[in-house]
Amino acid sequence: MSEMPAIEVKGLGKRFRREILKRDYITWKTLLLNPFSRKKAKDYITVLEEISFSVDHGKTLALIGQNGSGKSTLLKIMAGIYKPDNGQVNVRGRVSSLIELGAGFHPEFTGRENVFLNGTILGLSNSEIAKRFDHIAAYSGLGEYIDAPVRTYSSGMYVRLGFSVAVNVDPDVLLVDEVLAVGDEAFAHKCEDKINEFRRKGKTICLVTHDMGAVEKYADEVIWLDGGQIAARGNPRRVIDAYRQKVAQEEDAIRRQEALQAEADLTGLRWGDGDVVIEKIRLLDKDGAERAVVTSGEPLTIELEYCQKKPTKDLVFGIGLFNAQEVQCYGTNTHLERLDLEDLPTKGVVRFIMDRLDLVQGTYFLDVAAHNTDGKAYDYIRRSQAFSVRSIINDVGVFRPSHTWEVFPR
Ligand SMILES: Nc1ncnc2c1ncn2[C@@H]1O[C@H](COP(=O)(O)OP(=O)(O)OP(=O)(O)O)[C@@H](O)[C@H]1O
Repeated sequence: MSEMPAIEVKGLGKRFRREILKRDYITWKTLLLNPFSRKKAKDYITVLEEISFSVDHGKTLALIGQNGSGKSTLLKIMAGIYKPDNGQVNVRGRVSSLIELGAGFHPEFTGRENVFLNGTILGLSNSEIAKRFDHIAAYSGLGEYIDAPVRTYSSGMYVRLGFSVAVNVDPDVLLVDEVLAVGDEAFAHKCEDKINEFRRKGKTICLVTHDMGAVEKYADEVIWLDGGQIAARGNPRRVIDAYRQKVAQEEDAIRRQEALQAEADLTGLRWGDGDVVIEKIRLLDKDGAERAVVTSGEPLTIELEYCQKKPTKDLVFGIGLFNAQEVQCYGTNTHLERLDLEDLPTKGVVRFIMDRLDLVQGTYFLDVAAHNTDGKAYDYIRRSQAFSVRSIINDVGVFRPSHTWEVFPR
């Protein structure tokens, strides 16, 4: 194998016609008045800009980024499916791609015929394909369906055949787009095994995925694409952290906006005589920073700023947490917990401090209230805040008990 990198991308740019948007506005009249309107430069959207990087032989590169950031387009250019508008791409060796699996299949041909068609597209001679055919068919697990037209296949069968061809043609460079997320569990394991085998054999892999666990597991290097440009490149841990931070910030901003909207929408859901007013509600992380997206298992503080317009000795503060299905996950107040709040300052801060927020991933709403011990509301605010809980564990329910698992032989 040459000393040149397996993949070299220099100054790459790609733009697409903004087709759908434009068509919405085209009528016969506008077409007659301005027949060339569709060719204007503003009808194009730049999807990739000035992308340069290289991947050495035997290395695995992961491309990460939000939806529409250009990852798949970049992979398709590397695979030769799209042509770049600017720059150059060099991929050295036999390239096999797991992109839009089965997209190259002809629906009227049988699985067998499509294996030959696909193998030819991937650069194999007929005799080379014939030699590998039995292995490809067995690996696909399609059994006798290999001789049925692929239009009769389920989508899972399509994917299995496409995968089987792509990984059994002895590629030097494997380009993979989100296949780990497609298909059933057995198929996902097969994909993982194959990627591990390719890594062991020193193949070069470029992986597009939203699965950060897979990125950490496989990638030697990560490129984060943001709006068609390289936002960061390098060590997986560092780039993933920077990416997650940006996503969390954006989600935070959206949540805040939603909370403001919810506040405006729910003014009817605030009641009380106003003797005590809750003036500010904030969710604070372990560093005291305000958050609308919080991490499960980490500390969280709910902070209320109140003002006693009419000082009272009978004052209770309460909170309630609700999930998106309107199920109350938790509720308590200072009276239930026997706190004596008789001599409070006119203006003050109340904090409900959780050492660990053990909620499962999802969207939640916060109710807060100031009332007397008989329940008469001074200020009751329903759904005062919306916030998101993120978790690396996909457990479910409303209650996560503190726990560990143990497994041992009997
Ligand atoms: N054939 C096409 N014609 C027009 N626009 C396209 C075409 N393919 C992709 N785009 C646009 O290019 C942009 C980047 O798309 P791309 O599929 O590369 O993003 P991505 O990062 O892979 O997103 P995702 O994570 O959702 O798969 C998007 O705005 C998309 O709408």
